[in-house]
Amino acid sequence: MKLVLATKNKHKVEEIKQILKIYLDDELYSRIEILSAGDFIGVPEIEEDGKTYIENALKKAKEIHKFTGLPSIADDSGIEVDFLNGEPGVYSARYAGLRATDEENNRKLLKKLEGVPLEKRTATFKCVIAYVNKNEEKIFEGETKGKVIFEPRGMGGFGYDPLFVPDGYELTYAEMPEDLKNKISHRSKAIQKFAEFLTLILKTKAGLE
Ligand SMILES: O=c1nc[nH]c2c1ncn2[C@H]1C[C@H](O)[C@@H](COP(=O)(O)OP(=O)(O)OP(=O)(O)O)O1
Ligand SMILES: [Mg+2]
Repeated sequence: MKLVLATKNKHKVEEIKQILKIYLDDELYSRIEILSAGDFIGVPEIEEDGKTYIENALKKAKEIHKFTGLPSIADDSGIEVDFLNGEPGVYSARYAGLRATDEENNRKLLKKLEGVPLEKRTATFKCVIAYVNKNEEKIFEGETKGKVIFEPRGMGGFGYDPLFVPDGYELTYAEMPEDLKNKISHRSKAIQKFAEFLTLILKTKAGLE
């Protein structure tokens, strides 16, 4: 079975592959060929104009499924900061502007939280995975709670990783070994549910064409 990851984000591609390896048994994992949108020439630009992660994830998965004809999954995710009433949320990728870098987004978030003490810096990372194949559409969700610290720490990961310390840990997502982030992250929880669904499909049908 081929599966296309409908994302332009190479970090997500790596994480999703690693996480699928955790939750699928070896035999099933070896039966799927994981492709990403970047493996295809002429993939359409997709405007993420939805108001929710679900709308955006479904839009990305549907367009890539339409383009490739293959079962596709998309990830739409973001960080919601309680003190900022859920900002940046679905707008996380373009918080500091349409083509903002991770550093610019992190700087803007820190600025908005200037002077706010640690106990009020609670936040939730959310991830929605949408699966689309033919007439089938499925949504899987995951979230991880934690806090936004005062200065970036760590070199790993991407996005807001250097600012986020998940509850129960001292390290930021960016300081953790990859396999630890991939066990506890919002993305891990959503992909775990997708992996359970995929296991069912792969066990009931011999595979998807
Ligand atoms: O584990 C994570 N660690 C750190 N930051 C993260 C994470 N997960 C999502 N984020 C942030 C990055 C970006 O600011 C936004 C996702 O935006 P989102 O549109 O879903 O992804 P994207 O534009 O990078 O790639 P694409 O839309 O092609 O899948 O949330
Ligand atoms: Mg995006």
